[in-house]
Amino acid sequence: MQYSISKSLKHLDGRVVLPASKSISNRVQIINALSNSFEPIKNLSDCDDSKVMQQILFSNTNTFDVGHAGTSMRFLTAYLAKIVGEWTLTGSDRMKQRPIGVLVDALNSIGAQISYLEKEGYPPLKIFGSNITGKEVELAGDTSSQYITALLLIAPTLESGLKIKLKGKIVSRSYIEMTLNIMKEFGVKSEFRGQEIFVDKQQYQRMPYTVEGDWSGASYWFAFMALASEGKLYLDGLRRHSFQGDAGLLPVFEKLGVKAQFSKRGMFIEKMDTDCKKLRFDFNQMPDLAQTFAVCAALKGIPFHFTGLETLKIKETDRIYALITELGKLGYVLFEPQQGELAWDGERKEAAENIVIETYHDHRMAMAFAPVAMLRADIVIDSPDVVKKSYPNFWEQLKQLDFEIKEV
Ligand SMILES: O=C(O)C1=C[C@@H](OP(=O)(O)O)[C@@H](O)[C@H](O)C1
Ligand SMILES: C=C(OP(=O)(O)O)C(=O)O
Repeated sequence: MQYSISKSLKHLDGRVVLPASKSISNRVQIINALSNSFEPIKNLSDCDDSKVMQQILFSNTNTFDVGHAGTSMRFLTAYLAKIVGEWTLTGSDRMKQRPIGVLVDALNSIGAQISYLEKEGYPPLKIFGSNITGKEVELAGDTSSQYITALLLIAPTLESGLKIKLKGKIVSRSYIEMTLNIMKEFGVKSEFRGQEIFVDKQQYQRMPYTVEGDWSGASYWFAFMALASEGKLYLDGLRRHSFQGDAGLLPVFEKLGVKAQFSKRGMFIEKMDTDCKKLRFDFNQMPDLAQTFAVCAALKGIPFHFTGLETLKIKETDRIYALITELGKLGYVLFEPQQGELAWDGERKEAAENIVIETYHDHRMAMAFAPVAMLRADIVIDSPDVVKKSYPNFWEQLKQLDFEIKEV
């Protein structure tokens, strides 16, 4: 399936109810499972990645398929390692290419029994859940913060708690802090000092929880606004004091011409002028927003140099390759100055005809390219269904804002 997206009037007004954060939803689901809590999770995300977590946690089989959900794969590996039983954990073809060896080694070093069913270092996994007795673990911090979150979530439930020593650069640190903050809300104390995190054995308190709106999903509306002629949108569900590192998008979008003002339950965003000549930004804390900003800056004609993108090659797709290829179709010549970087110095070539943006099973490719519709009437997105991974209502909400979306 493909969608063509267009909008005749280039101003943008209305209200959007943001989806719930999938990162928070999946952490809270694991915490509830670890503490045998049936307290309600309000505003739990209904995206694929959160639904699959729910299905697995409430399933009575022992073979689980997480599909494309990285957090579910990583968090469940640690969770199942300590639940007595014999488990098989697998995922989509892409999931089988996303590394998990660092987490498996860390868990096995503290007494877990996890082995590989196909390729060494990658899903699918065979997990013999048992009592984990180790109290100290060392792992590299430079591949995925999700491994660290997975260990942290089970840490207070282990016999001796856990001391985690991180080696080297720590990527996506904001997500580790999100984990520790959520654990704190559930009554668990921890300490993050330098390269070490300490969690004593403690009990998660059982309590109802309300998940906040998703800042990563909000980024696409900022991009639409940055490319609109004028307008004002109300984004419902965002919290000013958020646990999400992606809330750090505000000052960056201000450079691209979007100003924001908080209200009680969300925020207003408005178009404003910008004289930004070049956008330089380190995405280490907000890796999921690199696509939003690359497309938006290029479409606004603002050259950029992005760093901190080392993890992008092992996400839903190789996002560096995908951005260079798909923005290339629109005539923007992007390049990779070195590993972990992406740049555009303003070079243009003629755009291709009949452009179809491939999405590579990556929800963020579809959503990051949708704002192109503010400038071009001919944008077609392939496999638009991919948005279900984090934002099932995305296309519906665009229709409500007078976008014309046609199946082609
Ligand atoms: O912990 C999380 O919820 C996430 C951590 C990040 O992954 P990495 O730590 O692999 O960069 C992020 O890209 C992903 O979308 C969600
Ligand atoms: C990278 C992402 O998800 P995950 O790693 O959880 O599959 C994402 O949502 O952009």
